[in-house]
Amino acid sequence: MLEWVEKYRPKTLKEVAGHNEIKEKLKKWIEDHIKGKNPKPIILVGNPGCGKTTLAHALARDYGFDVIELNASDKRNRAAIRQIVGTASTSKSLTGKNILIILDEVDGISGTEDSGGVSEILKVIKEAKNPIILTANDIYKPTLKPLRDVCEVINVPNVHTNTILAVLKRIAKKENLDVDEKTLKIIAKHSGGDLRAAINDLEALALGGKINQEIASHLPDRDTERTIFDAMRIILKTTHYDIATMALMNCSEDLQTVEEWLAENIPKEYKKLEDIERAFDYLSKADIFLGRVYKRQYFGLWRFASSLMTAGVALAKDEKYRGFTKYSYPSVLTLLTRTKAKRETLKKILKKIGEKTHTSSKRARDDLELLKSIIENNLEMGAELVEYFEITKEELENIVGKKLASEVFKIINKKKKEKEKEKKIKEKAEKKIEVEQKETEEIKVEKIEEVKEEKKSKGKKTKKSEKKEEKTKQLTLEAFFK
Ligand SMILES: Nc1ncnc2c1ncn2[C@@H]1O[C@H](COP(=O)(O)OP(=O)(O)OP(=O)(O)O)[C@@H](O)[C@H]1O
Repeated sequence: MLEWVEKYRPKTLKEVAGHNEIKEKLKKWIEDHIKGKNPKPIILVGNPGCGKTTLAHALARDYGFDVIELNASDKRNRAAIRQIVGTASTSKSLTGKNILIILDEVDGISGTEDSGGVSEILKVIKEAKNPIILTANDIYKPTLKPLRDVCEVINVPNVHTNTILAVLKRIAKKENLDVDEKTLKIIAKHSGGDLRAAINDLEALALGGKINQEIASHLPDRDTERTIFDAMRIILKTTHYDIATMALMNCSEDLQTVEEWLAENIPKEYKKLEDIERAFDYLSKADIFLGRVYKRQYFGLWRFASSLMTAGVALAKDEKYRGFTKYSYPSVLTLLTRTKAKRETLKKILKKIGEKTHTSSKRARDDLELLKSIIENNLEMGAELVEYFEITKEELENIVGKKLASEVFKIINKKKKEKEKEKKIKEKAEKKIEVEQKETEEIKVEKIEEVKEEKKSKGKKTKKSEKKEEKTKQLTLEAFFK
């Protein structure tokens, strides 16, 4: 059984509500392609559920194209994209039809951990001869500029409330729902231009049986927990196996979180004790499978966990509970979120202590208790240890409170200043010695130079007199022979 968003997804451009100008642009673009003009690829940019993917599919259908749709932000898809686009550029589809390539969520590849993603998509765009439509919620991130440069950006606005209302009316009629126009208007307004959300809300409320203005006005905030509320309502309201198993299809939460949500909300929805007992029995079995999935890394068991959690819990009730139930965020998760910062800090401190003492963080816990009591009884020693473990003031505040932490850090800072002062004095003294040493060095050099000079001039003198002596000697010999 299909979800209503799929069941009522427009097949042709004519069925797509609103967006008239965009439809014309798209038609011209694909006709240019057919004529071989090779226009730039198109990026459809808009908020979730405004109809980007629907527009692309409807266009393909209207012009007899087959569609290849891939999620661009999924790294694992990248090789497949290149391969498919590679073949698609040279051949038609197996049915002999032209191919339109849809690359979904291109804005999902802008993360720093996936910096090559954009250039890979650019390569794909360059290679492909088939028309490509990219979709994105936000294309104005700087990392996506190269894509904007090579594509034509078409902004798809949110769907107008009146248009949404018209779609909801049509669906309500086809599903034989007993609902008045005012209630549908509340649902339409609440969706904030997200037609998918509006259809999901209508479907979820219909599962509850009764839809009226009072119930519609209690719809959970769309901006926050969007799909998990839908999933809860579908699982807890339906008594159909296949509807229940589809409930998590568009849900971005992991199974462990869904489990917490169900544990919190089963008693809110189910009234009979036997139903609650059975539902928790299935949930606990799902938990066992889930535990084994993570422990043994055996992902084949995942589907059992998922089915027990969805269909198991759904079929645990004898019959549907009619009426609206206000689901709430799991208290366990609220508590964990509230204490998250504190737990993170504690982890950091234990890691620091463990690194210095070469012990596990379990053992470091005992050391931390000891450190606390030292700080309470001997501030000086406590300060020394805190400095040694390199614990920051904010971290210390978490374990001994603000007052004690600030006293400890007063001591640490005072010591730091003293050390700095000592360091400066030492540096000054060292500089003085250095200068003195340099001066004596210079004097030494000067003296050596003087001595050298003296020796040189003495040497010259003796040489002169020696030469003179030799001359006189030679003269005497000459004179002698004469
Ligand atoms: N203009 C529309 N006319 C009729 N139905 C629409 C329209 N826009 C959206 N819908 C409905 O909402 C559903 C979701 O639309 P679609 O998948 O096209 O949204 P999207 O803009 O691609 O969202 P996302 O960014 O989350 O992928 C469709 O299956 C269809 O049922």
